[in-house]
Amino acid sequence: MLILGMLRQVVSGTMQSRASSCWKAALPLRFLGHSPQQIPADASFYSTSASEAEPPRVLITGGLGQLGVGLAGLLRKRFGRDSVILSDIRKPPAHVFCSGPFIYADILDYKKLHEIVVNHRITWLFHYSALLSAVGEANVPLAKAVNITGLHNILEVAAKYNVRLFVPSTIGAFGPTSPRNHTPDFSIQRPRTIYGVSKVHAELMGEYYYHRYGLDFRCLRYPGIISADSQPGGGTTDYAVQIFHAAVKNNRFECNLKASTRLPMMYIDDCLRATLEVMEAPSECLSIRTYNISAVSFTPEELAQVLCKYVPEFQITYRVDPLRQAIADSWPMSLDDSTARKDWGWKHDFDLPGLVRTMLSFQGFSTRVAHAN
Ligand SMILES: NC(=O)C1=CN([C@@H]2O[C@H](COP(=O)(O)OP(=O)(O)OC[C@H]3O[C@@H](n4cnc5c(N)ncnc54)[C@H](O)[C@@H]3O)[C@@H](O)[C@H]2O)C=CC1
Ligand SMILES: CC(=O)[C@H](N)C(=O)O
Repeated sequence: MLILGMLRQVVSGTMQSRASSCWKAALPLRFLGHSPQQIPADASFYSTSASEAEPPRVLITGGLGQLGVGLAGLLRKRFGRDSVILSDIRKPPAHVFCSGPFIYADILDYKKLHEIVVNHRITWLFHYSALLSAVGEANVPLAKAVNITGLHNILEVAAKYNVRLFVPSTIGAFGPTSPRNHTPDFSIQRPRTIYGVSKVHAELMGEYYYHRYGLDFRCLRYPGIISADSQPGGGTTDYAVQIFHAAVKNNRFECNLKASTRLPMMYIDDCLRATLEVMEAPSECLSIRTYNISAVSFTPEELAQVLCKYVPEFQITYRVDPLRQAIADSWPMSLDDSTARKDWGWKHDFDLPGLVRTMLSFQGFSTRVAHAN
């Protein structure tokens, strides 16, 4: 009790004197995220976490989607191949299975999640399992189960075993009544998709567990992510990936959003680097627990114009999907990510031309890019 009391004094005093810049202190990191109210009456609720000096032991849920395999690659480079376990409820392709540890893990199986975290001594968890915006609308009961019940299981397990938890949110956590230009971190959030509603719920629940139980919860609102070697899983921004494959395959693309639909987007390398950076940021640098991050913002028409510089024969036509269009029209056109830039130095590397060049330089695209240059 005495130690807890001293910690309360030290932490509360420091919190009051903290300026907006990052605060350095000699206290063990696992105490720093706790404001006085955050230290629970029963501190033994937490098991001892691994020393901050040791590399984390990582679990990625929903790891076989568009983003998980790339994240595993990045984390394995940093922490070692065997420190990062990829998991999903699908069978991994051979090259993924051979690239490092993989296990079957259904996030709806609460007991199994405990077993995995205990048996593998997990200290960091990246919770990527979800049904995205378009597939979520097509199967609302499943989206509720995976995105809400699944999240509850993850929160309980992470809090119980003192695991640092990353949960991605999305531009889809905003809605038609949010400001659409430079949407700030704190704004009206009344999304009209089950995906968006479940992500607002995840943001709020994660922050509640942070304040109530001291869970080290970290969250970024991703824009639409563009990747060359992984396919999107059923979202509204998927066109911005599919357009590249169509361009190289047959020089034309039929877009399911209107030409003028402006949405925030980001190249996958920026997204995954941001994810690692926010997880590595000292707790005291994080003035909030859910950050907007942003890179570029464009319409299908603008993307097609840049593509045409490299693939001059490329043609885009439009056949609007009313469901996806309604979702896109309710989302921000650009995000204000100044807090992330200030708190932990977030900065994107890929602008629109850089993103297009990089996408095209993958596989079969390379000769055309060289030709255009
Ligand atoms: N890709 C993007 O543009 C964006 C993604 N995000 C978020 O990032 C995360 C990862 O996104 P993606 O890789 O694109 O998603 P994805 O849809 O490609 O992959 C999701 C994965 O979750 C798995 N999954 C479904 N039900 C499961 C269950 N019961 N147990 C375990 N796994 C289950 C699926 O098998 C799938 O491999 C998601 O939370 C998503 O909301 C946020 C904003 C943008
Ligand atoms: C922006 C997202 O969250 C995702 N790509 C989607 O379109 O659903």
